Amino acid sequence: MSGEQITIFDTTLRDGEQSPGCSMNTNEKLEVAGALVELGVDVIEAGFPIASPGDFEAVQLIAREFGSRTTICGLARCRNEDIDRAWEALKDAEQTRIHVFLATSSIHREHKLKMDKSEIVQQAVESVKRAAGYCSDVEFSPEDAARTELDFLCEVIEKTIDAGATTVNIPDTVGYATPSQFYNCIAHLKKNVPNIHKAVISTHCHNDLGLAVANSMAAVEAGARQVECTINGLGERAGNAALEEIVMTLRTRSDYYGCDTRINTKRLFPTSRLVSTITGMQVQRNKAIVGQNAFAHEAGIHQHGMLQERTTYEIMRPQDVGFSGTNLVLGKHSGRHAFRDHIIAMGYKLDDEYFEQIFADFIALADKKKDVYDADIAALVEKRIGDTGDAWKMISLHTSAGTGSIPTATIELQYKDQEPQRDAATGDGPVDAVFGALERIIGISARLRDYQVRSISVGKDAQGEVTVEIETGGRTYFGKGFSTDIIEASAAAYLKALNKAVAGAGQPTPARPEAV
Ligand SMILES: CC(=O)SCCNC(=O)CCNC(=O)[C@H](O)C(C)(C)COP(=O)(O)OP(=O)(O)OC[C@H]1O[C@@H](n2cnc3c(N)ncnc32)[C@H](O)[C@@H]1OP(=O)(O)O
Ligand SMILES: CC(C)C(=O)C(=O)O
Ligand SMILES: [Mg+2]
Repeated sequence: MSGEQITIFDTTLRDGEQSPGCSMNTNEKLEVAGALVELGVDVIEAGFPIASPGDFEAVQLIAREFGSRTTICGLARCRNEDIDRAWEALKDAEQTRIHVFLATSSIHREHKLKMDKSEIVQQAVESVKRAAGYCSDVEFSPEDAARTELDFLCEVIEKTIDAGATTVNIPDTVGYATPSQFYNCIAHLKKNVPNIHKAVISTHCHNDLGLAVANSMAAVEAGARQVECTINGLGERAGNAALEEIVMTLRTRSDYYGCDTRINTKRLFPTSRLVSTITGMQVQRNKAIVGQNAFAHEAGIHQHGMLQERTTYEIMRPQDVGFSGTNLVLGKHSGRHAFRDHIIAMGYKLDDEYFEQIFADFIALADKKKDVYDADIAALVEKRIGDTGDAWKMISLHTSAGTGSIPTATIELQYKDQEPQRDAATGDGPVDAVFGALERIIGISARLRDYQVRSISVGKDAQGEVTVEIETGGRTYFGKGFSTDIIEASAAAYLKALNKAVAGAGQPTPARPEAV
């Protein structure tokens, strides 16, 4: 770790749980608390004990189980019963913090609390004193601080520090602040609150304008030494500052901030997954640090750069946040460098001519299909390699089928370098019609002994693999075809088998009991 230590105060179990649809039961909270301890957070805000018996129980169990390894905190309004209840839940832990809060902005004073400034100061001071009577670690938050008059904020902070607050948390409760404004607010407190050195300055930023992390980082620059945050940025409305983003910004840019945290960053991704699974809140694919695309590269120019030197397009090592590695995604934006690298890793050695053909097949497939899997690439390679020496090549295929119409297939094939030949056939269905048309052009009549279709990867757009077994002239021939279109795959498989028949490369047909 380099530079000054920033305290990471995790409020996933309190503010995060306030997020609509994210309630957790006691067992789930214990599981998340265990993951947060492994992650190395300094303070876990485990809940708001007065809120419900379930909240009380969860804070108590977390305090008992994890209170010797990290500080467990409980939230309380500036009311005696809240503070007493918070302490009751926390008291079995070795490391405890009571977090009391009271709104200070004029909007909240006038409309919500209906209290004047002096009443706010008096209630805040009395509550901090009561909490300090229980434990030495007391945090005070002037709720909606970012919209509070700076002079009044200074007064409240000074008096609550005198009353025993050891951390003063400056919440941007409604995500209204901007980074430079928030920087100035923290800098103003540092300069104008005479006893500010007796407490740690903290931030608690909400993300209503998407600025929670930026505002938190501006506060750190101005001197804040605790950041309140949540896994995946969960929290009221648009959420809180995302823990993983704060931690990795401090780690990656320690050159700039001169600070770091105690977080075991390799636990970030697993913890994010756990919280997402438990709460049911999906992490968006392009979410910084823990999103599925955070270390994925598809563009050919980027992949080429990455293959030369990872740092061309990555500022963090994926392994450092718990991913297994960089993901060079093969898709329609990929270039030859990445594709060649990938097929070599899959164990294929191709000469330049094959490579160019298979790369063209790959781009055509990627245009049709969202995700291209290794099984798809293997199918492309095998198809091209298997196609060499085939006398008959498919030029075009058209089918029509449906209720109330006769299934018809029109096919154009080319034999070696000769003029393409076209013919059509009808059948019981489009596949049967295709097989009939192929036989008419090639001039071979065969019996279909087996026909199988399977999907070679996942998703509705997966490629299908068709395998056929045909018999002609007392010999058996196999053919395989691949395509996102089952009719095309069937045509390719049947053509492959007929080509083998043309070349006489079959096996004697084994005896097989026929259906009666
Ligand atoms: C910015 C934040 O995240 S604050 C934390 C928000 N979290 C929650 O609200 C947790 C879930 N809340 C609850 O379970 C309930 O709201 C409770 C148990 C806390 C309170 O429930 P109720 O007693 O029914 O009150 P209700 O929620 O309707 O109203 C809040 C009351 O607290 C008062 N209040 C609000 N904040 C504070 C405060 N910091 N200190 C003292 N009183 C406060 C309000 O003025 C109001 O008082 P009133 O009942 O005398 O009018
Ligand atoms: C309780 C306080 C810190 C809070 O959650 C907020 O102001 O957003
Ligand atoms: Mg909050």
